[in-house]
Amino acid sequence: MKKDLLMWDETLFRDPEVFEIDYVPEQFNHRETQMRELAFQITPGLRGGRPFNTICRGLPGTGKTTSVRKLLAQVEEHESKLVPVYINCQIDNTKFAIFTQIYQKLSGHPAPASGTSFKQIFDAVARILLKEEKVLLVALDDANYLLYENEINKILYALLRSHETYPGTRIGVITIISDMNVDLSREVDPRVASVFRPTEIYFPPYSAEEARHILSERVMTGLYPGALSESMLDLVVEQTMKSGDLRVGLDLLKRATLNAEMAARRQIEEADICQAYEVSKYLHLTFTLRTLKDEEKELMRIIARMSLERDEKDEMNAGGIYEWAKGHMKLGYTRYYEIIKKLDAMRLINLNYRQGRGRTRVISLRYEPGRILELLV
Ligand SMILES: Nc1ncnc2c1ncn2[C@@H]1O[C@H](COP(=O)(O)OP(=O)(O)OP(=O)(O)O)[C@@H](O)[C@H]1O
Repeated sequence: MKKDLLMWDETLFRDPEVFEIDYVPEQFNHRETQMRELAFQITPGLRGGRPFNTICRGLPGTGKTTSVRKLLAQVEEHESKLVPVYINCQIDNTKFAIFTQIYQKLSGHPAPASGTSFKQIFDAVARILLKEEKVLLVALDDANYLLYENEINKILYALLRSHETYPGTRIGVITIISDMNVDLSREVDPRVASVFRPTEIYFPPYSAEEARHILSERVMTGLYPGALSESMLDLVVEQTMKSGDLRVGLDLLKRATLNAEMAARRQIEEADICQAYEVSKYLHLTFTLRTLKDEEKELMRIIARMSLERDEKDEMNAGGIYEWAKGHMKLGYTRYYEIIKKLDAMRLINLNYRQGRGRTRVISLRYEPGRILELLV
């Protein structure tokens, strides 16, 4: 009898949800200090005052989003004047988009589709806050994107100085930053800095022991007993620690399990994990490339092609790349340099200075150019 390709008689997954990127785990260890600090920051908001402003900072996959999401969920459950709003700044990165989200949360219905000005949305938000005596807590996840887009000052100004336009409104902000090159409190302009004055909460990378503990908890809930041996878990942890990003470990577990299932095995083997790692290690690259605008993708493509075509010992300098790029796309130097700085901040390229005759800016890729081109198709 022909076997249905999509029908598995037996699966190794007890609960596949557990390995999905948006899964919020019930068990959340090794972040107790940060959770306590976050709770302290918002306490004034629960009592009707303005929450303290906060920056959560740490490398990717160190639990910042999950901590803030858990805190916001608790605020939702707690009867208080505080209304939490979560914003993903990779998607909503303009003042208008952010206030539209806030309006939707406060009013419970979508903002008018078109023809509405920022002032009208801001008015509507302030009216609800004042009428219902609510305090707003806005969590800006991946706030570094607001900086790349030059929007951060406008947004923080509107949020944090709202009381000047609409006396009585109270808004506190939690910003989440995964770019360690960005020092947000120094990047904002003085008019914003005087009202921002954030407390920084640092999320250090997990140690191998902590990562092992977290991943083993997921394995216990997500896989059937015996699917992953202790030594194979050690291998997953070792691969995860290369980037320190827990997301890589979770993706690796999911893929390795599927590899074992495909081979109709009841236990995950070393080959399943190594094969899975060849995909999981590009997780950051895949995600980040997807967030680029067309023009930025085009420049990334040009740099990758140039890197493949050059003689290995030749370095790529920023001026040379610009000359090359000009032949392939319409791009002024100022915009070109803005994109280069963004690609560097997003850890797709390295931008370094070499002292010589004058200062030369040298560019190198953080990933193999061939893989970048494949993913950009
Ligand atoms: N202490 C923990 N316990 C259980 N799971 C965790 C823990 N820390 C992180 N995770 C898991 O790791 C993944 C990445 O975590 P999270 O998105 O919170 O990281 P992040 O620091 O916000 O990353 P980024 O800066 O890239 O957005 C999520 O799936 C999350 O559930």
